[in-house]
Amino acid sequence: QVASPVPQGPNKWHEQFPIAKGQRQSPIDIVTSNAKVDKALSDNPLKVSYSNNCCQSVTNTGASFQVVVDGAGTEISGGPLDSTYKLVQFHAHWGPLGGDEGSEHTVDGVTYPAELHLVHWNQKYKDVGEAVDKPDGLAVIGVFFSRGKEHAGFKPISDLFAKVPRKADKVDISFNYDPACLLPARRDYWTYLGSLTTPPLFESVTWIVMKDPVEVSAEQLAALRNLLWETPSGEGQMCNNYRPPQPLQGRLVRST
Ligand SMILES: NS(=O)(=O)c1ccc(NC(=O)NCCO)cc1
Ligand SMILES: [Zn+2]
Repeated sequence: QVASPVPQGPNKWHEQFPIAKGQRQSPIDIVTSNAKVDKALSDNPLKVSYSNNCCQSVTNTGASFQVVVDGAGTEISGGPLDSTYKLVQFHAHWGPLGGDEGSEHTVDGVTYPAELHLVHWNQKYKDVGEAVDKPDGLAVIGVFFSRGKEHAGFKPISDLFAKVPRKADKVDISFNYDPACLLPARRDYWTYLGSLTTPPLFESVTWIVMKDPVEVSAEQLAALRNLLWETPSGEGQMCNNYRPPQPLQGRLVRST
C-alpha cells in the first residue's frame, strides 16, 4: 500500500506555507521586560464562561490529542477581545519524555514540558471554518504545564489517551467535564497578535498566554506518549509536536 508521506518538520513548512515567514507568526519568546502592562486589559477583565457538559470526545489528530467541544455555552470575551469567542477544541504540544522542552511559547527563554491550547472562534463569523483565516478569527488561551503534583482536573482527559493510540481514533466523553479546571487560579496573562502554530499557519489568532503554569504529574505528561504518530522509521510515540519561537517582527506584547 502507499505509505502516507511523513509530515514535514517546522523548518520545512515555509515551502508549502510561505506565511511561515510572515509578520505575525506564533509561537514567540515572551520577553517579560518588554511586555507592556495595559490597564485596559484589567479595566475590562477577560471573562471565561465554560459549561461542564461541553466536551464531546477526544480524538488523535495525528499531531496531538484534541478534545472536541460543542461550543454551546463556552464563551470568552473581554480583555483583548472585541467580540465573543466560542470554544471549539483544546489540545496540547509537548516534548521528549522527562525533558523540560515541549511548550511552544517560552518566557525569557524558559520552556515548559507542555503547553495546552484552548481554541475559540469569533462569533461574528458563521463557523470556525470561516473564522480560521481572518485576522480576528480565533482566540487561543495558552496554559503552560509544569511537572509536579497530579492535576486532578486533567486526569479524566489524560486517562483517555491510551484509548486513542492511532490517528483518527476517537472516544466519546460520557462524563461532565468543565475545561475551566485547566486554567491557573491566577488569571494574569500576556497577549499579542499571532498565528496558528501548525499548518496552515494562518495569522488569525489573538493569543492569551496565562502567566502561571498549572502542575501536572510526570505520569500525566508520560500519558501523552500513549498517543502514537508516524515517524520516518514507522509508527512511534507522539512527542516534540511543538513549533519553536518565531521572530517577533516588532510586535507589542501586552500584559495584565
Ligand atoms: N496550535 S494552535 O495555534 O492552537 C492551532 C489552533 C487551531 C488550528 N486549526 C483549526 O482550528 N482548524 C479548524 C478549522 O478549519 C491549528 C492550530
Ligand atoms: Zn496548539
